[in-house]
Amino acid sequence: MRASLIQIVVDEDETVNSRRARVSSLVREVAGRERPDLVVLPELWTTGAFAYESFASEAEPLKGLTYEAMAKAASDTGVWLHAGSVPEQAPDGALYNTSLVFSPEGELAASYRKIHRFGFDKGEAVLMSAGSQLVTVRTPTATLGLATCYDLRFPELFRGLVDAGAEMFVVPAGWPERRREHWLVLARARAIEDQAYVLACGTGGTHGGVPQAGHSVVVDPWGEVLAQAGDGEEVLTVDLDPAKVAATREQFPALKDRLLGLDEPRR
Ligand SMILES: O=C(O)CCC(=O)C(=O)O
Repeated sequence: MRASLIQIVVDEDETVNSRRARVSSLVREVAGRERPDLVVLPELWTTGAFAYESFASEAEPLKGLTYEAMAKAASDTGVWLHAGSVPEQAPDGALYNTSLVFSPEGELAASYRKIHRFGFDKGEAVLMSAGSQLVTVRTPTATLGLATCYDLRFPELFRGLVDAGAEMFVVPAGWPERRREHWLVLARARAIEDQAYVLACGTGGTHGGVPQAGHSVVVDPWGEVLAQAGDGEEVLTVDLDPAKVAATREQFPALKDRLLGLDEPRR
């Protein structure tokens, strides 16, 4: 299985409309050149994860402009597309940070509303509502577990995804440069403790006054970093072996020794 993560530069000197068009072209270009099975985009790449003042003005219904553009990019290229997340305006007016995953036919395979909102008493934490559902996606090669950015700090979410069958965590993000080391360590920690692949795709550039960490990263179920981006716009293409998840869990069966948070111990 081949995955391409597209780390996008999200700066405020580019409009949302032009970025949407540019990213649609990029997905096509990367799919044609790298021949991936799965393409991954970052969190809130239309607005920027820290461009709080744009959340309401650029919010879209689930099936809005970004949905349409990404569904078409997926079906035109025949890839699974994790289109990152959009500011979603729900029918009741609430805003969510919602990830969209499309099948190679351009059908919506899953959507995930970010559960842990970032900002403590401001920003996303007050502007957006929290999701409440764990989401996994079965593809022909692997079961994906969905999480977004700040979720990476909450291992119990990832354990829940493992219990739901996840073998590969896909984590779009807009992580700040200031905490880049946390990003890299937490991505590896989630891979090691859950013996799963982590595909963590962030942004470059600066928006909302917050320089972005970049450094998108792919980690294998043993915790090895398979690829890591730099600061700018970059594509990371990696060949993954989903059978390595079961093999790692078999060879080093730590997940079977879980005692807490289960209805009954595994053994
Ligand atoms: O946890 C962090 O340090 C960053 C999280 C974040 O930027 C986000 O969730 O948008």
